[in-house]
Amino acid sequence: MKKIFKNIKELIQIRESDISYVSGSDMNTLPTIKNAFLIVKDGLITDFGSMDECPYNFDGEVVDCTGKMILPSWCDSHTHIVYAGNREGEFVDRINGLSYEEIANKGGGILNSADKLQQTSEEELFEQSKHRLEEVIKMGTGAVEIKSGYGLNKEAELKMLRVIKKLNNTYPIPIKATFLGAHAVPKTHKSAASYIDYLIDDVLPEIAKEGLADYIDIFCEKGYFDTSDTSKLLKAGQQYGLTPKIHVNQFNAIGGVETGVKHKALSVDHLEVLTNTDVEALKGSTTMPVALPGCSFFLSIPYTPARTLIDNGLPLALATDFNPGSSPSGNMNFVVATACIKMNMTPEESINAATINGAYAMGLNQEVGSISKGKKANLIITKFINSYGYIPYSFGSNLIDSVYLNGLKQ
Ligand SMILES: N=CN[C@@H](CCC(=O)O)C(=O)O
Ligand SMILES: [Zn+2]
Repeated sequence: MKKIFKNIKELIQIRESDISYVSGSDMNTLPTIKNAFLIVKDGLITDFGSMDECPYNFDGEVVDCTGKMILPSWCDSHTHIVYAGNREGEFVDRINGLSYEEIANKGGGILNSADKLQQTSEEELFEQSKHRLEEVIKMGTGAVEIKSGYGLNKEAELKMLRVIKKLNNTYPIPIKATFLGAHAVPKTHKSAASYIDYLIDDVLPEIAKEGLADYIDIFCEKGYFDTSDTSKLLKAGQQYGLTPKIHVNQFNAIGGVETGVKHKALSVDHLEVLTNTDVEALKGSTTMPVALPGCSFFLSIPYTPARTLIDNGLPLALATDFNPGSSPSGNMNFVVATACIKMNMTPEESINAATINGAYAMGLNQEVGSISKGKKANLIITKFINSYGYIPYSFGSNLIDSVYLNGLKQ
């Protein structure tokens, strides 16, 4: 399969293939070529450049992009797309004044989703989840991480991870799987410590045997798991080859960022609350901070202080956190816009955070996240727009003309 995209108004996020992520002031640069061409062969980007250098005789399909821009698909490095049912009831409880914490304390929240998921068959869970995956692909997501964590027992956690594996085998989008058994302490266990032991002794070995996960996650937060639970679980996961990617600092800073960095976490996610110690711990590390503005928007909690992170020379990735409780949306376009509107990120910073840095945060930076030779042709073609800044500016509008995965129109 050979294809050429011609007369591209602006080809956005062109990079050398070996750039893993961008940080600090470099995040404010978004390399582009105006009036460009792009060649795809067998699903991969093989060449691109200015129309002045466009091959005259091309033996393959020609896609005319006059007036339209092309950028790499969004890389959503933090989702919980596999879940059963919904939590609109709790949404109304919050409208009526209850907080996320109060709802969780009265048996709602993650435990509510776990009850529903335990009663749902693997086939039904796949059916419900695939519609969400299809929806986010249409909205321009071209690589995604999906977590377990609504099972909270061996059988149900394995069910979730098998559904993630089946989605990966069924759809042309790269999917990374994360084991988040330590999402909350289920009613079946008296303490966080005993549940962590159960996960390590009974669940992890089975996940490793079936090769169901790439990453290990934990909700390191007051009322959920502390830093010693976190250290113990991450260490055990690493022995099975699972790299940590963890939930930290959503409501309280309890030392989870330092713990994550100590265990060489690929990413630390949420960070709505951030201390100087956290910022210092991240400096010089290989850990990507990840902000989830959809969650801040939906729960009316603070936004991750992006300026503090970036102005301290750190990188930042953006993800949706698509889940039934704190962010029931997988729309990366909204995330990119909200990062600009509420977190004072520039369009360049926001697009870098949602593409190349998101790819790094799920270990896919060699495959996706930029327009680079040898990477997958996972692309967004925009409608007619004047500038890429129009994407976050025009929040809520659908500016996507078409999406391509592996060079094929979806
Ligand atoms: N904070 C922990 N986990 C999810 C929310 C889970 C839920 O409420 O169902 C999150 O990332 O926001
Ligand atoms: Zn999450």
